[in-house]
Amino acid sequence: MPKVLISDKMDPKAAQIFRERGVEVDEITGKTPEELMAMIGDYDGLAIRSSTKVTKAILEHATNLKVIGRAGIGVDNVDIPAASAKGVVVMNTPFGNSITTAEHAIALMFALARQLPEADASTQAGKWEKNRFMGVELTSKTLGLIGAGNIGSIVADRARGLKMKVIAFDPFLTPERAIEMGVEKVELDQLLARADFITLHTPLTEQTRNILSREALAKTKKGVRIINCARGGLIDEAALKDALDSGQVAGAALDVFVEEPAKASPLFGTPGFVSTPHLGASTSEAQVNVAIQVAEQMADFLVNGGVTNALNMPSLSAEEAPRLKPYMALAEKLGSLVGQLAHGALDQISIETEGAAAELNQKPIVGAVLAGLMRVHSDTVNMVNAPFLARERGLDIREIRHEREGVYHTLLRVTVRTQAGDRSVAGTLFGNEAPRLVELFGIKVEADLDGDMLYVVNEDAPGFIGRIGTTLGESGVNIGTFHLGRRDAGGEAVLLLSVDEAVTPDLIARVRALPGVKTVMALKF
Ligand SMILES: NC(=O)c1ccc[n+]([C@@H]2O[C@H](COP(=O)([O-])OP(=O)(O)OC[C@H]3O[C@@H](n4cnc5c(N)ncnc54)[C@H](O)[C@@H]3O)[C@@H](O)[C@H]2O)c1
Ligand SMILES: O=C(O)CC[C@@H](O)C(=O)O
Repeated sequence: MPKVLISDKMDPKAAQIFRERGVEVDEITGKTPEELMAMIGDYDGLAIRSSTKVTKAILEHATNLKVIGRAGIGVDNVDIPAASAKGVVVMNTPFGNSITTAEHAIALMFALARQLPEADASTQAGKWEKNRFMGVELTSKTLGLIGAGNIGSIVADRARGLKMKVIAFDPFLTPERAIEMGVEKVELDQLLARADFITLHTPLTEQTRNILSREALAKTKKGVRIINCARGGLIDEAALKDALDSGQVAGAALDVFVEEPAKASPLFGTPGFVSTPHLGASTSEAQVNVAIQVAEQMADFLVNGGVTNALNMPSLSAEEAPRLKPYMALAEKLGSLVGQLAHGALDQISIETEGAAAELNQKPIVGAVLAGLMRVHSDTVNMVNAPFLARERGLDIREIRHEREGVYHTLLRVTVRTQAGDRSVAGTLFGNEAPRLVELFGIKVEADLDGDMLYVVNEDAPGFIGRIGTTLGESGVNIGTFHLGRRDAGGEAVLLLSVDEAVTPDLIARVRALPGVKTVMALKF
């Protein structure tokens, strides 16, 4: 039974779903990195929110880990390249807390417009400072969105309901989508110059880090109010402090900080500054949503192999998974066969689908071929790290679809380019589910690729089959299946035998000694 560790505080629904789906679960929160390193080796899955930092060092101890599930959106607390290199799938729940976070941004916008936190503190201190707290209306003001994805678009919708004019800077926002959202797409400098309120909704990337830098803040409309419910690091905090002090920025509300937990910040106590401790996603509705979603996704992956919302491998929907499953088995076998048979460095691999196979999602098929191919050299390879490792080794990966049917109603062909030339193998599915090799290096040969096999290339001559049968019999090796193919009568023939035990070097030597044998190899599937 797969085992999952929930290492951050999560709604109890997550544990309940894991158990209902046949996954053992431990909830152990608040551990130090060293404690996590000591225990992570026991788990197949790790479910987190934002507190657990999944570093390369932790992943090095995660000897059984297959999946990390983030109950939330941002995955900047996970070292995704290190997880990918280790073959660990990283999933998030991209929509479960979007409404809640958008509402928090709107709440902070109101808090700034009407100085609600200061007014509350003053009133509760018995001061009744009615004249001190003069606010501004939101109606007719311009809201500048930096980032117009899931959360940004919900904020835009709510702001339009408040009769605000919404402008957006997002390099990936299409003009059509901007029209659909009812926002005006602008460049960053235009946004800075025009916005009365600015709200940030991008991930933290090398492009967005300090997007509100000292220079950018200097370009804002005087008296602008700024909200950040996305990620710490999008705003230069020292420059923001100076801009608040000078009055260039009339108010700033941060839910997220460069350093979290933010227990001390030069911004604290600055007039016009409002803060919350990363509460954007903290509503009971959002936490139930993300807990359910992360547990369902992780359990589906650990129990059925379904992949949803993975950041480092192609998704496989519940509908696609059963159709793709036999193709992925075929793809892995063909990748493995070509990897075992092709000698020397490979610099290119072509994965061709024909007929029914061409209509499917190609990414999982490609991932499975690469996993089969790369696993020949390392048993820690899987569909997650195979494409990564293949690219790291400079393999040029090509995908080709032929929608017309050929001789077979569905066909998958894998061709690798080696120094000795191209080597190609092809397979189909019998009865739409049984993977079957149909072509090997240009020779038609039908075979199931299963267990231990012996591959022999020999001169096609009478008596050879009898001799090899005798040799195996004398070695006490039982033949399971026997598949034969040849290029031309009397030319080169190929023999694929499945045998009941692992092929020994001694058996290989005996077969190699038979007259007419050109090549003999042990294969394993
Ligand atoms: N405070 C919280 O508790 C909380 C909760 C949920 C999400 N978040 C954070 O909110 C952010 C947005 O989440 P989302 O679900 O809307 O993500 P999303 O991926 O749907 O949207 C992000 C948008 O940013 C845009 N973008 C990327 N690079 C950009 C750039 N250089 N300049 C301008 N725009 C750029 C993208 O095109 C995209 O439209 C994420 O960082 C997420 O981690 C925070
Ligand atoms: O889990 C949380 O409380 C924060 C989540 C938020 O930062 C996210 O990116 O989804």
